[in-house]
Amino acid sequence: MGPHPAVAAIRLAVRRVLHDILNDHQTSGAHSGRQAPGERERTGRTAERPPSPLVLVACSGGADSMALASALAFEAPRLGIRAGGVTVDHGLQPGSGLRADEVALRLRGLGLGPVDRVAVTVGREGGPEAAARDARYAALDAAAERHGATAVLLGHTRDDQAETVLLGLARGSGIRSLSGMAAVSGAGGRYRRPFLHLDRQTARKACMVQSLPVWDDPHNADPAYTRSRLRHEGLPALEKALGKGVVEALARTAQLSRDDADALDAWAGQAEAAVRDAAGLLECAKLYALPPAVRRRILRRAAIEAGAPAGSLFARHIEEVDRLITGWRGQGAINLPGRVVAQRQGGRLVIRQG
Ligand SMILES: Nc1ncnc2c1ncn2[C@@H]1O[C@H](COP(=O)(O)OP(=O)(O)OP(=O)(O)O)[C@@H](O)[C@H]1O
Repeated sequence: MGPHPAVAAIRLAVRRVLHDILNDHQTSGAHSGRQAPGERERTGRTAERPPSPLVLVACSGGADSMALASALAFEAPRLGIRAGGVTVDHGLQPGSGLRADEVALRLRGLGLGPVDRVAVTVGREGGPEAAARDARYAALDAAAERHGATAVLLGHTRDDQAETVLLGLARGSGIRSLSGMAAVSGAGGRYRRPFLHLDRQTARKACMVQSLPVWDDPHNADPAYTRSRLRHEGLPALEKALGKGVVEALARTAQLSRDDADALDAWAGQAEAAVRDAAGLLECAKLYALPPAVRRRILRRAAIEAGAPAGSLFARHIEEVDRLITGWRGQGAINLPGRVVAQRQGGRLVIRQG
């Protein structure tokens, strides 16, 4: 008898991603280990085979990432991949250190190794959720570097993706924020999200039938957090009004928006060279002729290049700068975050730090 359907589903999702990782690894190994013709005869050596790649799972001890860890522990040895894990102690709740110890123990119990348990200090910048996320990714990056890991797996599910799309929609900041999380992200495509097409219930069920103990983060149920309210009130209300397929539809929206946003970014990248004069300044008349979606991307990029922090630059800032092009009536300089100033001078748009 085969495994329970939920276990089969999580393993398949992980197997697919491990195949991708293996292909990328072999391609990069083949390039770096390629010998010049005749080299083997001269040196008597063959190219060294790249060592088997190491894949780490980032595990909070929650159902999604425990399911991910179990599937990685099952699949990796069958593909000749080494598999380890990292758990991060954010130090935000009493007893979090003990829990991290326990998670590390469970990961080792699954046969994973190396397993790291890392304590971080969470700052305040951008609010509690963003600060914890920044500290976590810094710790995961450091662990990947320390162990020479090829990839780090994250347990985000289709439900997380749907929530991310809704949060982006509520921010009102364009299709990039509707495109949610990428299946592959980070330096050199380090972060992979095998469960992005899998629902949270399947991950939880897979833990249950494998008798894997899971830890439910009280923050996930705390109505003080926006994401938690969305999870427990917003999405159920939407499902009630629109039907069960809404989560899947939102996740599909993410993929479609990502493709559109990538295409528009590429268009803006090419158009930018054509709207700059010989001195590299942006020409207002040429900007005016571009479609708004392309023009605004160029303006945003110029503001960031001048020193405006991307995270503080909102759609309303770019709209104001855009009015220097499309609604010119002699208005003054526009102040942007990071002490960046945008102003129109003699048919040119000048954006620089003031
Ligand atoms: N403390 C942590 N240590 C290591 N990895 C973490 C930690 N917290 C989150 N992650 C990683 O980030 C992913 C997303 O975390 P998040 O808390 O947003 O989602 P979640 O739905 O609560 O996931 P989970 O059920 O796995 O905790 C997790 O699945 C896991 O891979």
